[in-house]
Amino acid sequence: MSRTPALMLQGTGSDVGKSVLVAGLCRLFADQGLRVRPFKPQNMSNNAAVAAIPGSDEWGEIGRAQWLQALACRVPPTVHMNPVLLKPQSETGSQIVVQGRVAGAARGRDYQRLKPALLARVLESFEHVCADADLVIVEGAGSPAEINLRAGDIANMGFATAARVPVLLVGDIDRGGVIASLVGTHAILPPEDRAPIAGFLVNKFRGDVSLFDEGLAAVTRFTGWPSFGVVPWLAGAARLPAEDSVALERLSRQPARAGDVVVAVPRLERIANFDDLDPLLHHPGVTVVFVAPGERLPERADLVLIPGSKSTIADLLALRRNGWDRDLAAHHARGGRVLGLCGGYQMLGRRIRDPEGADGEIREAEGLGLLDVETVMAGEKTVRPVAARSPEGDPIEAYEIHMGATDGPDRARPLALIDGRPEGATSADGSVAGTYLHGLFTADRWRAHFLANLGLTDAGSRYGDGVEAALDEIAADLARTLDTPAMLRLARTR
Ligand SMILES: NC(=O)CC[C@H](N)C(=O)O
Repeated sequence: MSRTPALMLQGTGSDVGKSVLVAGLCRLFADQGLRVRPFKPQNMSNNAAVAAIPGSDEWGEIGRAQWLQALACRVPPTVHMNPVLLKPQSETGSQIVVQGRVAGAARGRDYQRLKPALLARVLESFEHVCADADLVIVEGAGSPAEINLRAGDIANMGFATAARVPVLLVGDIDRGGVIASLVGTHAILPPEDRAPIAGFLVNKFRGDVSLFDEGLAAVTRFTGWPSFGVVPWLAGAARLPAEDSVALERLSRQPARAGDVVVAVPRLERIANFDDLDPLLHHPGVTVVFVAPGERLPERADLVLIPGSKSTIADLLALRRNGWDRDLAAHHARGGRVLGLCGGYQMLGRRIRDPEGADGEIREAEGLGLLDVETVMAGEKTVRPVAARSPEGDPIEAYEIHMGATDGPDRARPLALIDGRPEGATSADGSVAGTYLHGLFTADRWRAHFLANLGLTDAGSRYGDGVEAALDEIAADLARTLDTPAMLRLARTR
């Protein structure tokens, strides 16, 4: 086993802000001239990103957060940065992606049995990441306090103990109960799982930090762990790509601003790649309304955008159960614009067939019929980055992750061209379009033209610059508030 310095952040619960902290630390230490790499043994998300599979010319999938953390390190992502990705595709089951490639699907109980076999792959990937790094910052998943999941664990202490990586425990003061959750985690962990924990930090603090000195002392009194710092509420975090569906819950509660271009997005049950919407979320003059199940699509939407889906047919049926098909038809009849991304594109067509059940249990369904195309799901998954161009010539750096293949007369009006080949489709009247291209709203010129068509004058904003600035800002906030020299010393004890 390599002895590359490494440090792991584990949380007292999910959504305590680990991914953003890891991204900030990656940027901070990279700025000190270190070759920093992110690593997350196991991630669960349908917001996947495309990463290189080293030693091959193929591409694989990793969680969006590790993609962002690689960006923070200023290195291209590889599949080894997140060797196990679970993509939920039904209430009980997930597709399992190992080192970038689909390895099968499993229900929760069966996955528990698979985990021990996956540890070897996780450690192999970790070695790979360590090989050209001065420092690896590892992110846990959920919490080590979920001791019922400890047997065969690869996400938290199972990994930390096997790879001998020191751990810092992150508590979230914003949700309340931070002292109890830190002390409680100490109390319920067996001694061998307590041993890797070298200290704690408190995240998402609002207000005067000195007011919490006694709180920190209390945690140390009960646990013996030193505090590595109190991180304030990070304003920059909201400007980074979202990974968790928890973020979606939060976003769904935001009301439309008067005078804005309104983009309505039905919150599909198995929504995938909803980070596609990020460049619109913080765009001046645009309000994205995520519509929760049971709610109507807003009547004054300028655009209804149907996002990607891990399981297109199942989500299409759910869309109908919510009555969103009727809202969509009314929106279309009023002359409203419609855009489908990946799974959403497939739903807009006339028919979807999945003869092998590659994308879910239901084999065939009639689509929404707003685009004259049809989709067939194939067993093989297309995963690749693409350099596309709109028919008007705007460059679009994007990526594809899908099993479906879509064809039909409306493809005569493509949304983009990849090496001269048409991609996507547009209805004859131009009001409905669909594409497999994820990330297309990050393309500044294309986005500006698209929004101009919806009546918005874009001041020429540059999305990528905003992400970079947010990473720098977070790194600076962490440098101010965490004992980062002590963190580096800790990583070097490995
Ligand atoms: N990312 C997506 O929306 C994927 C769509 C669909 N589940 C497919 O694999 O083709």
